[in-house]
Amino acid sequence: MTYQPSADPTDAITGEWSASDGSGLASRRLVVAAVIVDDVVTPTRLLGARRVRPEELAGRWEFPGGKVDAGETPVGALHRELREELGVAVELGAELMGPDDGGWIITDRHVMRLWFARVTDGDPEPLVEHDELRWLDADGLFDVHWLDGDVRIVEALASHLDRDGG
Ligand SMILES: Nc1nc2c([nH]c(=O)n2[C@H]2C[C@H](O)[C@@H](COP(=O)(O)OP(=O)(O)OP(=O)(O)O)O2)c(=O)[nH]1
Repeated sequence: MTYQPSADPTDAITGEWSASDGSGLASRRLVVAAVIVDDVVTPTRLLGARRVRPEELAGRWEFPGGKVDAGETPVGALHRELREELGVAVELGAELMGPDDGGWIITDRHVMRLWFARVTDGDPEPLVEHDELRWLDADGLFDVHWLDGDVRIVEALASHLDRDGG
């Protein structure tokens, strides 16, 4: 199994998993998402988003983002999704590396890559795909009902949020 996570969020690596070793990564669609935080270096809170569709996922909380389209880089797709979904421009920080060859398996059909991000233009609004956004601090991370595949990601993020930071 070969996976090439991008150290440089601006580069052109497509982030596709190649070959199959039975892990199922190669057959999964790549989803990219942002952990939008108040400060990418010392974050104290992150932005959760409540889905409106499909019906079986409506009301559950996630990281804003979506599928990488053909011909897009993961980072390019992420900027597009954030502009479409929240109406914001962001600067990206580090990627939150996951246990599945650098990514995070979130469903039987999707694997996700996430980057920390800070809003540089616009106020996040639930324009499409979501009907509510909420800033969550370390103690409130599980005040919302995350999508099943996101729970272990949120658990991992708990240690990244600074409780003393404000
Ligand atoms: N965006 C996002 N999708 C997630 C997360 N966790 C999780 O299990 N998923 C799932 C839900 C969906 O089955 C899939 C992503 O699909 P999506 O509906 O967000 O993708 P998209 O915006 O490109 O939508 P579409 O154009 O295909 O309708 O990954 C998450 O934190 N963020």
